[in-house]
Amino acid sequence: MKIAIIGAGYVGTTTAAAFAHHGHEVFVADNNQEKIKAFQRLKVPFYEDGLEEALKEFIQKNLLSFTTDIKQIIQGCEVIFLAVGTPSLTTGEADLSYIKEAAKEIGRYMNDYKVIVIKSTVPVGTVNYVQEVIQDELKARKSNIPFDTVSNPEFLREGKAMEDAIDPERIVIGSDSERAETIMRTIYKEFRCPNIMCTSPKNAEMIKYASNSFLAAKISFMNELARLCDVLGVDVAEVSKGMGLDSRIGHQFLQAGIGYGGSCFPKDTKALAQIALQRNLSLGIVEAVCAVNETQAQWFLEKAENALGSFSGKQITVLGLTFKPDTDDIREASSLKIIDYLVKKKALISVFDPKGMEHVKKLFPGISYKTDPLQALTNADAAIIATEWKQFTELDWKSAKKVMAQPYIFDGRNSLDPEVMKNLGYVYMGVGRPPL
Ligand SMILES: NC(=O)C1=CN([C@@H]2O[C@H](COP(=O)(O)OP(=O)(O)OC[C@H]3O[C@@H](n4cnc5c(N)ncnc54)[C@H](O)[C@@H]3O)[C@@H](O)[C@H]2O)C=CC1
Ligand SMILES: O=C(O)[C@H]1O[C@H](OP(=O)(O)OP(=O)(O)OC[C@H]2O[C@@H](n3ccc(=O)[nH]c3=O)[C@H](O)[C@@H]2O)[C@H](O)[C@@H](O)[C@@H]1O
Repeated sequence: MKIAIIGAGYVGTTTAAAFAHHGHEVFVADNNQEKIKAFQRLKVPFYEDGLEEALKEFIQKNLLSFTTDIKQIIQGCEVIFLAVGTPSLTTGEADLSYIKEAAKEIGRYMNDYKVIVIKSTVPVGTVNYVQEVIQDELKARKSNIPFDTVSNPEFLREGKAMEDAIDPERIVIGSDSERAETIMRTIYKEFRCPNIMCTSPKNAEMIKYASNSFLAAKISFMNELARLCDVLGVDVAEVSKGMGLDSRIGHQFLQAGIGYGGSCFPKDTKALAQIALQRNLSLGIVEAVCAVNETQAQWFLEKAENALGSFSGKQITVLGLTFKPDTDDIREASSLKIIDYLVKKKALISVFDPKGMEHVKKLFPGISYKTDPLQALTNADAAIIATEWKQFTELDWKSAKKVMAQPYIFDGRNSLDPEVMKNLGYVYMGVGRPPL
C-alpha cells in the first residue's frame, strides 16, 4: 500500500522504516528542508540505533522516499499519517498548531478518499478536531470528497525505536469507520503483533496519555519512596527488586533516579493534568507525579552538596547528558537541571556524553566538554552520573580514582554497585540508598 507520513522526526521516520520493512511503499514529507536534504543524502539528523541502515536499505529498494512536496504525497497516497510534534505550551496544554497546519494542507490538496491517521500524541477529541479542520478546507474549496480520521497512537521508545516499531507489543486503532478500520488492519497485516485493539478514536487518544502517565507514575512513586528510604537507611533498589517479584507489579519502570526526562513523559503528564483542569477536574495523582519529577534532581543535588561541603569553586564532572542512554536526545534531560544548578553554585564543570554533547553545547557553551570519561574525571572533586550509559557502568573505576582529586561519586541513576565502589575507596552516594 502507498502510505504518506507527514513529519520526519523520530516517530515519522521510524514508522516509515517499519512500514517499508513490512512491504509498503512509504513517502515521508517534512517542511524542514534541511532535515529532508539530510535524509535524501542518506543521513539521519539524529541518533537512533539501526535507523540509518534501515532507511538506506529501503530508499535503495525504492520503498521509501523523503520530500518537502507535501501536496504530492497527499495526492499520491490513500493513507496519510500525521507524525508532527505536539510540544507543551507554557500552560502545559499540548500545542496543536502543527497538527492544525498539516490537517489544513490535507484539506487543501486532497483529491479523492483518504484515511488520515493521527500518530502524534494528542488530547482526547483531536481526531474530531482534525476532521473539522479538513472539512472547513474542503468547504472553502466547495468540495465534498469523503475521508475518515483515525487515531493510531505510537508507543515506541527512543533507543529501541526500530524494534518497537517493527514488532510492536500492541497496536491501538481508534476509528468510527468500518472502511478506515479495514484499511488500517491491511496496513498492519504483516506485523507480528500479539495485540491489535480496535476502539473509538477518543478511547485510543486516552490510552496513549494514560499509558505514559502510568509509567511516569511508577517512576515518581519510586522516586518519592527513595526520599523516605534515604531517611530510613533503606536501599530503594532492593525495595524495587523485591516489589517487582510480584508479577502484578513487575520489575519495569521501578528504578529510582533523578527523574524522568525526554520529549514525552514530562509533556504528556502535564497535558493530561491540563485536559482535566479544563473540565474542572484535578488529577491529584498525575499532578503529584509531575511535582515529584520537578523536584527530584534538586533534592539529589542538595544532598550531594551537603556531602561534599560545597560546589562552589569545586571541579564537578557530569557523566551523561541525554535523557536516557542510547539516544542523542537531551529534551527535558535531568542533566540540564544539574548543570544549571552547578552553574548557579559557581562550580567548575566538565562533562562527557557519548552522543549528547553537541546539543548541550548550544545551551551551555561556557562549560568544558571532554572526549572520554577519564578525561572528564581528571582533577574532579566529584562525579555526578546523570545517565546510565554503559561507558560509565563499565568504566575502569579503579583507574578513574587515580585521576580524580577527590573520590566522590553521586550516582543519580543507581547504576553502580555501592559495595564495589566503597571497596575501591570511593565515597558513593546513590538515590535512596544508605551510605556504606
Ligand atoms: N519521540 C518519541 O519517542 C515518541 C513521540 N511520540 C509523539 O509523536 C509525535 C512526534 O514526535 P517526534 O517524532 O519525537 O517529534 P519531532 O519533533 O522529532 O518531529 C516532528 C517533525 O514534524 C515536522 N513538522 C511539523 N509541522 C509540520 C508540517 N505542517 N508539515 C510537515 N512537517 C511538519 C517537524 O519539522 C519535525 O521534523 C509527538 O506527538 C510525540 O509526542 C509518540 C511516541 C514516541
Ligand atoms: O510517548 C513517548 O514518547 C514514549 O515515551 C516513553 O519512551 P521514552 O521517552 O523513549 O523513554 P523511556 O525508556 O520510557 O524513559 C523515559 C524516562 O524515564 C526514566 N526512567 C525510566 C524507567 C525507570 O525505571 N526509571 C526512570 O527514571 C528514563 O531515565 C528516562 O528519562 C515510553 O516508554 C514509550 O512507550 C512512549 O512511546
